[in-house]
This record gives sequence, structure tokens and C-alpha cells, in this order.
Amino acid sequence: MAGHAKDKAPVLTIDGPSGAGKGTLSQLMASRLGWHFLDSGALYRLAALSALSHGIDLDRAEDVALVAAHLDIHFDPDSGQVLLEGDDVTRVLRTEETGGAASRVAAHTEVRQALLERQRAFRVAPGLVADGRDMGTVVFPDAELKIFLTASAEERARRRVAQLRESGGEADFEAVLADVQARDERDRNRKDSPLIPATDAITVDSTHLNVEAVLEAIMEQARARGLF
Ligand SMILES: Nc1ncnc2c1ncn2[C@@H]1O[C@H](COP(=O)(O)OP(=O)(O)O)[C@@H](O)[C@H]1O
Ligand SMILES: Nc1ccn([C@@H]2O[C@H](COP(=O)(O)OP(=O)(O)O)[C@@H](O)[C@H]2O)c(=O)n1
Repeated sequence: MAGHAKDKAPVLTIDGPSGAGKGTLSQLMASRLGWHFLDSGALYRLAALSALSHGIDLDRAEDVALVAAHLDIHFDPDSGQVLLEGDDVTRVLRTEETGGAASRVAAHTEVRQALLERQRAFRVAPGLVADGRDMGTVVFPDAELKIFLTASAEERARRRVAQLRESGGEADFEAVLADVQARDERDRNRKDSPLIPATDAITVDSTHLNVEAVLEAIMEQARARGLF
């Protein structure tokens, strides 16, 4: 079939703004399909943390790209622990502050290029579910199924506050909403790989859907494309 990557493992991409449920749904879909999972945002977060730990100004594109190209990461799938250059960054990786730093380094073309092949290397049999901002537009433009997962900014901020509180942190709704909106704005307006649905993406608005309902909506699309 024209445009079908027959020689490559199939890919399901889930892109969208912060707190839309991409990570949750990508992991659920990966386990339903028995496929691998790529959390591309974690790579941008790790690149930002690595730059900060080396005292590199996040605005210096080429310097950040250099650390991004040489990330020394260990991920323990059983415990979920993440080590960066031997340091345990599991908790700091998920903070809103790190998300903001990730979005700053993600605006640099040099950094995006440095991470491109590393992301594509996750595409191995039997398949890949990839979560991010540009999975369907830039990294895997020939993906078999592309989902653009959205929700209102208020709902996404509510989810993030609940998530931060559950993990023992403190979170103020107005502050989180402002952070989420600032990050969306930067991600949508950057020149390279902005947050935008691929022309062939299916948009799923999760504002009024629980996780089960979103999973069912994505499963239906996956079934329709013969991914099961
Ligand atoms: N449809 C949904 N309804 C309610 N809560 C959700 C839904 N989808 C995800 N969540 C919760 O919202 C939080 C953020 O989800 P996450 O998957 O981390 O989003 P993203 O990866 O898009 O930033 C998590 O605590 C998750 O359990
Ligand atoms: N494919 C990707 C994934 C993340 N990112 C950047 O990395 C930041 C953190 O991504 P994330 O997916 O971990 O963030 P959340 O959606 O989990 O809040 C985003 O705000 C983007 O700026 C990107 O530019 N491209």
C-alpha cells in the first residue's frame, strides 16, 4: 500500500498538550498491544536536567544539544527509577519546573535534531506507542495511527494538581494553570516541530471522558486499522 512502511514496525502516536492523558493512555495502549513505549518528553526533560547539572544556560542551543546527544540514562522498568549520569532523578524529572525547562530546550532545533535518531531507534518489533508533541508530525510521519489527545486547560491543570498532590507534593491550581498555559503557548508557537495535530491525526477531546472511555475510543481506532 502506498505510504505504508511495510519494512518497519508499526507505530501508534499520541501527541497533545500537557496533562491531556498521553502518558497514561500510551502506556495502557502499549500493554494492550504488547508493544514498546516511548516517552519522548522524558528525553527533553533529561536533556534539560543534564544541561542544568552541567551549569549550561538553557538558551545556549548548541551547548544543550551537545549534552542531549550524549545523555547517559538508565531506566529500571520494574521500579520506574531513572538515573541520569548515575544520579537518581526519578522525582525531579516529573516536576512542573522540569517540564518548563524541557519546553525551553525543546524550542531549539539543534536539541530536537540531537534527539531524533534516539527516538526513532525505539521503533522495533512488534510495534511502538510513542507519546509526545511531534510524534505524528515529525518523528514518525508514517505511523499507522495518530491520535491528538486534548482537554481544556482547566481540566488538564486539575489533573496535574491531583497528580502532584498524590505524589506528596504541594500544588496550587492557579499557579499550575498558569504554568500549563505558558508551556502550551511556547510549544504551540515554536518554529520547529510545534504542537499541532498531524493532518491525518484523529483528535480525541478527553475533557469529559474518563481514562476507560478514552482508552475505548483509541482502541476502536486501533481495531479499525487492523492493529489488533
Ligand atoms: N481522561 C482522564 N480523566 C481523568 N484523569 C485523567 C485522564 N487521563 C489522564 N488522567 C490523569 O491526569 C494526570 C495527567 O495524565 P498524564 O497521562 O500524565 O498526561 P500527559 O502525559 O498528557 O501530560 C494523571 O494523573 C492521569 O492519571
Ligand atoms: N515530542 C516531544 C515531547 C516533549 N516535548 C517538550 O518537552 C516538554 C515536556 O514534555 P512531557 O511530555 O514530558 O510533558 P507532559 O505532557 O507530561 O507535561 C513539553 O512541554 C515540550 O516542550 C517536545 O517538544 N516534543
